[in-house]
Amino acid sequence: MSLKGKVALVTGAAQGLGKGFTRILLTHGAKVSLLDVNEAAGAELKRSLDGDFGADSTVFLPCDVTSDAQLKDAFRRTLETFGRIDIVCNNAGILDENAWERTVSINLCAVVRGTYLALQHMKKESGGQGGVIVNVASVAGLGPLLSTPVYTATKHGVVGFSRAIAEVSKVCDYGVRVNVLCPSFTNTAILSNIEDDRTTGQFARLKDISKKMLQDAGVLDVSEVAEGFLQLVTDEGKNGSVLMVTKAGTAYVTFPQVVKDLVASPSVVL
Ligand SMILES: NC(=O)C1=CN([C@@H]2O[C@H](COP(=O)(O)OP(=O)(O)OC[C@H]3O[C@@H](n4cnc5c(N)ncnc54)[C@H](O)[C@@H]3O)[C@@H](O)[C@H]2O)C=CC1
Ligand SMILES: CC/C=C\C[C@H](O)[C@H](O)/C=C/C=C/C=C\C=C\C(=O)C/C=C\CCC(=O)O
Repeated sequence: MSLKGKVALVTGAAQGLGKGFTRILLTHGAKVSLLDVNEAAGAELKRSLDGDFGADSTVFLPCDVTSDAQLKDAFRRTLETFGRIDIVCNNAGILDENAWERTVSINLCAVVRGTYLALQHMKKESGGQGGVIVNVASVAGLGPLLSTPVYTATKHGVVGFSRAIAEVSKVCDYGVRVNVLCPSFTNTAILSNIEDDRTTGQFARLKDISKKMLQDAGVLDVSEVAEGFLQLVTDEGKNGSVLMVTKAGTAYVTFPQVVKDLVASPSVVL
């Protein structure tokens, strides 16, 4: 799929991985709606991107993804600005085992909210033109990260939810692909949480184990993860795919088939 003329909406776009996803989308000709709760960082990125790609290529929309009203308004303003939405990346996320309810609200509930809003605007049965959704989980969505059990739960939830919605989209012929990106440790601000007792809370005593895991796994550059993101966006054969990005490279994750493929069953009448 060519990105020229396509419009993307990226949450948590102001820094880190969201900034990397934004830049690779712009480099390949897309326009991007940047959503972030950090207004200062978002405005600064917008100024920088204006210089590199022109002011018409992006719009920055201050948005807290935990607010249904703010996220709905951001989708509306994206459509007002660019006239369409083809790509949605639900990327915003935090790691905070103390404020664990907020972690669930941002990392999982807001991904569900963003996915449903994306489908509302993109699915063919409601007059949309189809598209692709990339939800950002983590390697912690594939296996337990003992120092961050709630973060782990949210990322497992993103994987499970996204794979199920991808099946819904296939069966209901929405014309929307839904995929999951599972990066390993990547050089962004969130990594500093490993050392921070304020965010690791009752699990701070396990930080040395996390640090050992990080040393063993290595640390990715944002650009390495952004390439995996681009793969999920542009490969039109990928729906329900889970791409893991580690220092060893990228690999699509295979899962045990615990639920019979009902779609193939003639008894399923839609
Ligand atoms: N850096 C890493 O090692 C990995 C990160 N991830 C995931 O990648 C995603 C991006 O994280 P990073 O770029 O690493 O972290 P980051 O902390 O650098 O960036 C996160 C961005 O999300 C924004 N954000 C936070 N809460 C928000 C809210 N309520 N509404 C709107 N925006 C909000 C922040 O302002 C920030 O710009 C997260 O979902 C994270 O869990 C996954 C695997 C590895
Ligand atoms: C303490 C957590 C701090 C930050 C969390 C990060 O944001 C991120 O979400 C968590 C990443 C967790 C990674 C855990 C293990 C990673 C292992 C590897 O990358 C490499 C080893 C095996 C991968 C499988 C394979 O390549 O065969």
